[in-house]
Amino acid sequence: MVTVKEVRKAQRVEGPTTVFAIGTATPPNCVDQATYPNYNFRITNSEHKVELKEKFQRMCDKSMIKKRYMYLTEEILKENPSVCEYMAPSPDARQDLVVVEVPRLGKEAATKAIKEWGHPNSPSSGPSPLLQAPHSVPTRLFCWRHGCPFGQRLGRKQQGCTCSFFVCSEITAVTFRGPSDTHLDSLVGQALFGDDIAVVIIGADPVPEVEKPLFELVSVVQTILPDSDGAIDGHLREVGLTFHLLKDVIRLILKNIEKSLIKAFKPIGIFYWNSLFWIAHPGSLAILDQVEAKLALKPEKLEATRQVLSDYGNMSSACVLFILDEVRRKSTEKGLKTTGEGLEWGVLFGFGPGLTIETVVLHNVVVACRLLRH
Ligand SMILES: CC(=O)CC(=O)SCCNC(=O)CCNC(=O)[C@H](O)C(C)(C)COP(=O)(O)OP(=O)(O)OC[C@H]1O[C@@H](n2cnc3c(N)ncnc32)[C@H](O)[C@@H]1OP(=O)(O)O
Repeated sequence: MVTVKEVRKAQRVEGPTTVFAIGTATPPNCVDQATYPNYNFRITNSEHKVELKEKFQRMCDKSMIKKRYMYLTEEILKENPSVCEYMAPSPDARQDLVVVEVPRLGKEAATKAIKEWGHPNSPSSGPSPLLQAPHSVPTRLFCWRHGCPFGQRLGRKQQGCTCSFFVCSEITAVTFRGPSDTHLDSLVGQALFGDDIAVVIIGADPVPEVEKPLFELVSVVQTILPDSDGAIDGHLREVGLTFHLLKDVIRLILKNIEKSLIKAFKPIGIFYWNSLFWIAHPGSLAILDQVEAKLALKPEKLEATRQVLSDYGNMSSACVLFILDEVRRKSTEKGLKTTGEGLEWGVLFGFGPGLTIETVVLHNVVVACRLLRH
């Protein structure tokens, strides 16, 4: 007869949760941020709202975003006028769009991740058995409407799993709407968000000669910020997901960021934030600039974050995973000794509805070890 202790032990993995592979995908339709206000007000029949359009132009210009990817093309929007209204019942139209695009993008991102994973279930040529027979996946956990912090939640320790597919899917077909003078924070959202999917394969105790560790996820700290009710809110209604964003978001993050970092890094004795590599959810340019100043970060620390924000916009939960991908790619390109800019420790940081700040402590894998394993 086995003991409870033995059963519990068998349910747990030995090593730290480890990222083995990352795959990303965006819709083909790319939007130029500089001309987006013209396009947005034309397609939503709002060109008569001249002052509002000028305000929206200022928001877009100051966002530092150059381009974003959006599934909603002009053709799709013309076919779905209810989505272009400010507040028209539109759940069926929005859902019909999402169910087409999310699985398509998901498959594209998963295919890339599975190929990199190198597991026997992932032949480098031809579709993976995992994609052909998704019913063979033993357990699925569907998490919905987490907002931006979901990307950081990959750090939560999996129990009894040898491997997990972590999929972050964001599509603005649920939030897109025409402008309103009385809902300016909705307009901020229209200026920032982009569509994307990121798939991360995580596990523990890598199979020697097969699985290639990229980053180890050492610990996760979540801080629920005091007095932050309603600072970032999403409400799912007949009119789609409505978005609420107070100007106070930046102040709340700045007030609490260092506390969150100390909570996360005290156990390993790190208090100098420039000694880490940074994977920071951008939120927006204004947030990045002020976080950088508050923590006296060197400009290169948020370089990858700024690059991803500029090239894709705020992709909500998938943002940090795109940045993780960018950092490991650049580190390899530059021939650095670890996947995290040559450094040993890193931080994956983000925030979202709650208001919560999520801080994941990352540990690097030495590139040489990665290569040796292959
Ligand atoms: C979804 C998740 O879970 C997590 C998330 O990422 S949530 C998103 C987090 N991002 C934010 O909170 C955005 C923070 N704001 C910003 O980045 C910037 O304010 C911005 C890019 C929108 C504009 O840039 P800026 O440097 O602040 O320029 P600024 O001139 O002050 O603002 C431009 C206009 O936007 C308005 N504005 C800015 N933030 C606003 C807000 N939250 N609500 C309403 N209006 C806002 C300003 O009042 C200003 O209007 P006028 O030009 O008419 O005066």
